[in-house]
Amino acid sequence: MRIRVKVPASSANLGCGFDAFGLALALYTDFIFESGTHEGEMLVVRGEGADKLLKERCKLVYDAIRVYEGYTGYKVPSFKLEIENRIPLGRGLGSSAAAIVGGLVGADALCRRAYGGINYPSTNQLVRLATEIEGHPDNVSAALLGGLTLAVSAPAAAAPYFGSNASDNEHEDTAPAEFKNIDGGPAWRNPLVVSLPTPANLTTVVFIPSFEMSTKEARAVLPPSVTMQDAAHNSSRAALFIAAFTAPGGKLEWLAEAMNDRLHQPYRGQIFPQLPALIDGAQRAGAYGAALSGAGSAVLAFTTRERVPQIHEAFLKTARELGLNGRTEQLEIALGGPLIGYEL
Ligand SMILES: Nc1ncnc2c1ncn2[C@@H]1O[C@H](COP(=O)(O)OP(=O)(O)OP(=O)(O)O)[C@@H](O)[C@H]1O
Ligand SMILES: N[C@@H](CCO)C(=O)O
Repeated sequence: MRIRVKVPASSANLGCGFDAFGLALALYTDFIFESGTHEGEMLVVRGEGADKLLKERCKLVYDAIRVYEGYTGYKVPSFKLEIENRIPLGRGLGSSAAAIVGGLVGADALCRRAYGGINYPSTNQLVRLATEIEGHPDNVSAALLGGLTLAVSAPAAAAPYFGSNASDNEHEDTAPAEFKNIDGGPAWRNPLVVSLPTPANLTTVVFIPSFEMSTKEARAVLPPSVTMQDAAHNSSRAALFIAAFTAPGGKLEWLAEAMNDRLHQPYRGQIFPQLPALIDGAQRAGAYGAALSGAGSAVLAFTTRERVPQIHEAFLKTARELGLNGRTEQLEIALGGPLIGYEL
């Protein structure tokens, strides 16, 4: 029995929504779990970053499986893992979130097959576990729920949004300490995740530079505090962003202003100086708005399908002028979370 778990890529922040907004994108990494005992190689990786991932033995996926076991008390049956990796690493397209979600959802599917019954984590509980491992909730929320998501983090004691039932509370602190806060941030728990609507004709074009930006390094350039003016700037833009998507009929023309961020992009521009020109070029070519995707290095533009060719061209022209190597891809918004298939 083979269980194929397809996990979407994701773009976090979307400019103004640092560590809060996430968007699932229809570019999937496949995690194929083959249950039963095996001889020989137990891990096969193909595609993006295969050499690096093999060298690391895909640690993040196995870390997630151990967290699942610690949380649920189930022992995941032995398996062989094949990964068809389509999400480029370190480009701000949620490759690490996909690895975590692939591990958690794969472990869940294997245990459901092996043990049956009904006592398994809910999607909200999986979001919480994935957030514990990733350190912030934005990418994992989008990867698990699909579409456009808003994740609001808060310490557990202050956030009884989910898990008011006893069995949930029992699991309050069961993620092993070594998996907590891997990026050194505060203890973020129990994220409240809200799914937002997206219009049918909205799509994205992504410029993917040939260089990687690790999330750890892109977080290290952020200041420990920001001014009141910058905080006020971003909170009004984040509200405008929600209004752009939820106003009757949509007000996507507000996105350029809504995605204008002062909390992270100006600092990350220090390690990616071509960023403002790429955003500006896409917007001049008719994108509704554009922003650094997650912690970079990709840049994501929202557009209608009709304007896709102009946005591709604008990104590539700006990159050429700035001597930057990279490629563009149109990525549709993925309207669901992981897809699970059983192959006999
Ligand atoms: N399929 C995978 N299996 C195991 N580990 C992975 C996989 N994909 C990515 N990773 C790990 O995640 C790292 C990339 O994480 P990082 O947070 O720096 O970037 P990202 O997740 O691609 O971007 P962002 O978090 O900004 O969206 C890789 O270098 C690798 O260690
Ligand atoms: N919100 C995160 C996304 C990267 O995983 C950041 O910008 O650092």
